[in-house]
Amino acid sequence: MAEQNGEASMVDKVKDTVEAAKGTVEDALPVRSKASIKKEQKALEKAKKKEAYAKEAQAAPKTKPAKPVKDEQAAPVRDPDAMFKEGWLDEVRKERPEPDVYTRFPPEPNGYLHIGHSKAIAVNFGFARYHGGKCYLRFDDTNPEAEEEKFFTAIEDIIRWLGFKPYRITYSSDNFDKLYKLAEELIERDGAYVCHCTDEQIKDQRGGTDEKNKHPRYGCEHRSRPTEESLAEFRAMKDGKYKPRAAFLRMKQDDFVTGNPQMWDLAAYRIIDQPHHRTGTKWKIYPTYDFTHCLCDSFEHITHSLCTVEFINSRESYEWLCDKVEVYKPMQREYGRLNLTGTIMSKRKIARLVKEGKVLDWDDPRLYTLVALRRRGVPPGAILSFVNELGVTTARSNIQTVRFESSVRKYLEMTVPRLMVITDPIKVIIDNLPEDYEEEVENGFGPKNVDMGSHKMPFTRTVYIERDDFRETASKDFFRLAPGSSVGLLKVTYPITCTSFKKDDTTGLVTEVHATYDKPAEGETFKKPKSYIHWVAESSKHSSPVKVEARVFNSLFKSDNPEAVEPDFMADIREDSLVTFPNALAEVGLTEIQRRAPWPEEAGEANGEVKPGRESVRFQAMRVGYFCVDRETTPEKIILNRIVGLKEDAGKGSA
Ligand SMILES: Nc1ncnc2c1ncn2[C@@H]1O[C@H](COP(=O)(O)OP(=O)(O)OP(=O)(O)O)[C@@H](O)[C@H]1O
Ligand SMILES: NC(=O)CC[C@H](N)C(=O)O
Repeated sequence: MAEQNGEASMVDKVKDTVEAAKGTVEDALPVRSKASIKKEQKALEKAKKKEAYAKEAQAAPKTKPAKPVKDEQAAPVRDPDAMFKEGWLDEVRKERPEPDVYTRFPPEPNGYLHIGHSKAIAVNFGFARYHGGKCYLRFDDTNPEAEEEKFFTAIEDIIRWLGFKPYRITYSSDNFDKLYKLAEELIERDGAYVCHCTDEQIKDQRGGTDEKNKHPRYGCEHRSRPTEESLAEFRAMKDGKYKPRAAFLRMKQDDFVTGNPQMWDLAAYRIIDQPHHRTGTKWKIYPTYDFTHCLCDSFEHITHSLCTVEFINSRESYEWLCDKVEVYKPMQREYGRLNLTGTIMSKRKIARLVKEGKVLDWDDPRLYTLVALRRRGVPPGAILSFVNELGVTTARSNIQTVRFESSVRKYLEMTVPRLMVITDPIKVIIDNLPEDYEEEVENGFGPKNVDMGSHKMPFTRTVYIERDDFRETASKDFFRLAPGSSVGLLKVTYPITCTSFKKDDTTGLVTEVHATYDKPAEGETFKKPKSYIHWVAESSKHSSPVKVEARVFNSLFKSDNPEAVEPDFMADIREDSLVTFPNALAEVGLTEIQRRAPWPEEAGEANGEVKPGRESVRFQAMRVGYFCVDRETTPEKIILNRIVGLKEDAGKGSA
């Protein structure tokens, strides 16, 4: 069918929503779109992974949780510009040392950006910034079928949040007139023709080794039609003479000689009968990625067009087209994609998780979209530092989510303030303190030896401790609170000793613990406790404690490769990926941390590029984990999200 190349480009652009169709339509095409190349690469990787997992499965159960990676394995904190000073990006700069550097970040506005995109953002915006150049944010909006207004706003916002300022925001569609003129010029230079081939014909022209088409590749009959005829047909396409898929403009590239499928007469224009969000109903034909990208790069005088490795074969066509229409030729170079294992990033699959209520929304903190990481409280600087730690080469980075978390943990450790939060409280009454006893205890915000100031918290007769820090029977290996044993309360001078406890008969849960404060008599000394636990005290004077809901997010999936699970990734979802602690209690320092947020100020939160949201209230809950305030917080109810635990394998369902 004549429409197939047109369809290839469409599929290309809506790859996430029509993935199922690709197998049938795209595979038949001699002109392989970038989507089909990506698809093949993905299939190859999937097969490799499956093989590896099959081997692993013989030794271990298939659904075992991600292997913990020791914190020490994460690369040490690097110079934030290291990725530009050395290695691949430094080579790229040396290859093209033009004084004025121009780059671009060119997303398709058809979904939310994910962690992989943060690498592309860091590479393109960062490279320009490092070399004193300029980076465009260019929306690659050549497929009106997949684009939505909300994605434009979300993409721009997240770039600013990461601390980058686009030199200009442009749209491929800004250039539709210019591109159309160049397409006519290309036809006139005998560089393109209008084709009407069918699916079957195209498959046959592709040649190959199958019994059915065992012959060399060959060009179709339209390839040699006169230039004037192609020009007239192209204009007819533009004027709406043809229905979608009935004609397409094809570049006349290399007589099907080379082995590079990205040079087998790629499609340049296809018919899409759909209004465009910016150009309305003006156009019935839309340029493909292969026709648009290099020319838009050229119009914007991009010096270094940095993209991911699956475009390596496209480089030849990129350069061919610029040369053919004699325009400025940027330099395309390709780096390895960043992929996180143990999660899924495909838009289609995330859409299913959202639709079936498995996650709260596209920004559910268990996802790896950038809006999700932002809501989860991961600071923008931690994301950039992670990308920088990994460095940039042409190899694909397959990184475990635990490695990402370890990098975030490291980043937070020395930067955010600390306070005490009890996720699952038990009341402790210190019987030998007077009813109205109130002492102010100094709690430093910073880690040991780091001065970040301090705040005062009340210590009174009634305190709350973590349920886990109490046991009904004392034992030699338990150093926290149990009948007859003592424990220290962090920042409090003397320890407490448990005297008795009460239980709820129906639930079997401990409801109240009684203790004594072990202040020694004058002249006596006291025994230093073996361990110290966190606590918060009741005080109406200090409005303490602050009631909060704490949400602890564990990995959404059981295995490290949800895509390999049968029948599909949905079967790999963990039941306990979200654990809510509705009765958590925070100490009064939270009020000051909220007031001072973002603390520290950094990236887009510091330079005024974005209005810091609630998630910029980040802190370490001592002995529990790192938390931020969730966007669903109301004046009546504070909700906290756990960013990461304090340790690698904080354990299922526990904070
Ligand atoms: N995982 C990744 N790692 C690094 N760069 C990426 C990754 N995914 C996309 N990019 C780059 O981001 C830029 C804009 O991406 P765009 O939204 O068009 O990508 P995409 O390939 O459609 O992404 P996806 O299909 O994963 O959503 C491109 O230059 C692309 O190469
Ligand atoms: N050359 C590139 O960076 C590709 C950008 C393009 N929007 C994509 O599909 O990924």
